[in-house]
Amino acid sequence: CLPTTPPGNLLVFPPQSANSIPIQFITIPDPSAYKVVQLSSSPPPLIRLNGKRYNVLFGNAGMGKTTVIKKLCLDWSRDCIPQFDFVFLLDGKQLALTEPVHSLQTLLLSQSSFAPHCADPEGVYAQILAAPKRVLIVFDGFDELRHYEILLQTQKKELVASLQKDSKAQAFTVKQLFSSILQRVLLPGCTLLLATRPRGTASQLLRRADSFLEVCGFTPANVETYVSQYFSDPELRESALDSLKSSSYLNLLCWNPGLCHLVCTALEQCKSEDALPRTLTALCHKVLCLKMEKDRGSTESLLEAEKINTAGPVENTDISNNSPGRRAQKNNRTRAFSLRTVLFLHFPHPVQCLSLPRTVTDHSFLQTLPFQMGAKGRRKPQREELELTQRIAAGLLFHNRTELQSLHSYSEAVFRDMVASKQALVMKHLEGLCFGDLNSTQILEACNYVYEASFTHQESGKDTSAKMLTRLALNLPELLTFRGVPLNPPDVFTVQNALRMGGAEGRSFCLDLEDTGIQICGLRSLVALNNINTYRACIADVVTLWEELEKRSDEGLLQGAVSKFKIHPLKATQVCHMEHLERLVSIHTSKRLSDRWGAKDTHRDQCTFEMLGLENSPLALPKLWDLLPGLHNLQHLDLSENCIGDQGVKKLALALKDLAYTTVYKWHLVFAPQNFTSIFVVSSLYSNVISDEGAESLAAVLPHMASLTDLDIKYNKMTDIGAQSLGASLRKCSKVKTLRMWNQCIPYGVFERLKQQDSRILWQ
Ligand SMILES: Nc1ncnc2c1ncn2[C@@H]1O[C@H](COP(=O)(O)OP(=O)(O)OP(=O)(O)O)[C@@H](O)[C@H]1O
Repeated sequence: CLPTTPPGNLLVFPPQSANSIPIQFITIPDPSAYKVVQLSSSPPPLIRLNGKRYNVLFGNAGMGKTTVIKKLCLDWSRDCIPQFDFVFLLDGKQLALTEPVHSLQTLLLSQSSFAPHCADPEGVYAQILAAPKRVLIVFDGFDELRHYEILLQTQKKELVASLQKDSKAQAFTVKQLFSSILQRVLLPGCTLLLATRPRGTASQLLRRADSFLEVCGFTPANVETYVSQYFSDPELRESALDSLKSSSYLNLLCWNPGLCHLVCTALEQCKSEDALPRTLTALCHKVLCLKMEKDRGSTESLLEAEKINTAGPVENTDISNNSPGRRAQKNNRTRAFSLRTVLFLHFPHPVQCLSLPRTVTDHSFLQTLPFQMGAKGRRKPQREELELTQRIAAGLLFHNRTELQSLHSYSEAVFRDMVASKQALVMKHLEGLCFGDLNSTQILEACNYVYEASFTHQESGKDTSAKMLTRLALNLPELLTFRGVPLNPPDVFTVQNALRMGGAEGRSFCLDLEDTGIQICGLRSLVALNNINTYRACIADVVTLWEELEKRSDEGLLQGAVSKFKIHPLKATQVCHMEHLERLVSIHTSKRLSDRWGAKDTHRDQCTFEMLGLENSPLALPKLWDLLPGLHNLQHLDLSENCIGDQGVKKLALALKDLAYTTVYKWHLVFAPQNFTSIFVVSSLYSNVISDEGAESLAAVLPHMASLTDLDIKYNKMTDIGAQSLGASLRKCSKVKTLRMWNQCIPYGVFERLKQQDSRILWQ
């Protein structure tokens, strides 16, 4: 039911190529954890759903989710995905059809996007019902994750019964049908692929999903290909590529394919390098003006839309005659215009900021400003459009006023005064901010907003934007953490901009870039700043960066990148972290790069390793036993809740024996109650013996661990035998200060006696 040619008019990559669109496969069900494994580069199909039944495809606006889906459909139509007989594409916008006149058959065969006329609907439908496992249903057009959540609410029993009884009855709403498919009431066993922007929360959906995919945007090479194909004229192509090279920020914006398209539109028209937009605001403004020029009739519509929006943006303004009916009418008119303007598709309200000054009080205006103060971390994530609107609002306030003339209907004097007063407010707001109270997302927002405002049209010698940047750079926290906040290439640029200014002001920083999904080139540019003292990042990326620098013989940068890297404390939360660690240990043990560890040598200082309650611990633990002897500077090892078991403890003891000559002096091993129960349940035939066996293995290795100071084996299942072995072994360990080993299976009297014999034995 889907087309055999790509519906988009410009698909950069040959559809046959397996790597045509970069996709990443997230290995854990947590979209906020961004460290990911690249999808294999094996032959098509592009997205290998690999028998997963509930797949979620993430990507911000314009990142190419729909394009990926089109590509998937194209692959399918070319028999590259033979596991499906049918692929149906359902669009979230169909939810606007609220009449109960649909059936599953009509939904799939008539409403599914691109569905051509089906000559034998009955026959096809019978085939679908007979083998739902061979059906792929793709949902697209859902702006936010949470919009799916509504569809996952429990349906009434009667509805479920009637849907199951006769799914051909044309008596259901699209919402009921969507819900039933998502809840597996209809077509149980079919494969689902749900595309969405990652905003909002949807815990139900995340719980159900068994695979997460993320469209990760264009690489620099992809951008070059796109731009080369966009400009068919060789001369224009060359000049466009040159222009991009000279304009770093514009080039980095192209990471988002949607923005890449806008950049090409702007490049097409820019006659000189000076005229190139240097911020997102300037890019959007440029494209908007080009659109307006092309479609002069729209100018009036724009002004009309702007006047409509003079009512505010609008939630926090109280405008009379703002009844729901009137508001709907306004919104429809605005949307009608917006839909004709590509810019508005991605950034729905940029022009509203021009209306802000007149109609909105200073207080309301300040509330629309980014990086609001509030309890740390408690601010809800904003909708992407709102965030972009705010960023562009900040940019427009500091934009060249003359250029903005075509976008507003105020007199020059009125407009100048309004802009000046709002600029002053923004400045005051920034000066009043307590940066220590901002969370990582807000700090990133601040960097982005200040950058947007940084090309101020200077008036009477005042350079407000330079002041803003200095103010930001002076107040950034010294330990700057972006952990868990996605850092895309343009973000990295604005952060770098602020850090560089910090350097000029004599400041230096420690960066935490873990779980940010930062690209290697971004990592390189931040690490290259000479006012970075230490940095943390995904170990695999760091090692890749080192290897890249080594290959390029970039000695200076390599030295810095190696010596500034900090791994302490080392936490493994996914199995892949063990693989990353393996790469690092191999560099370490083979003494590659050892001459670059440098004086600071932070990662050769003390190291804490934590692996707490890892779900796939049976996969990770064997790797850890192999790696432990290589962690020469290990000081604190916490392996709580990993179901190690007696066999695991034996291997651990062997690994520790190898480590014995190193400087390990604090070893913290905790088996939590859950572990305890599971070991007990699993080993009910030989229960205590297993745990005592493990304790014996530990007792045997303890005296070898000359620098061990603390051992914690609470909540284990050993009995008095295991406890006594450990107690006896403890006498040979002069350095050990505490041994915590209480658990229910050690008789109270035995434990008390052991405690009296050696005061280092503790209950808790
Ligand atoms: N791999 C690609 N090759 C060429 N163009 C692409 C590619 N990916 C995306 N684009 C272009 O980028 C623009 C945005 O892509 P698309 O509509 O697929 O994004 P999206 O993630 O679905 O956005 P939204 O969330 O706004 O619906 C389109 O013009 C599309 O043609």
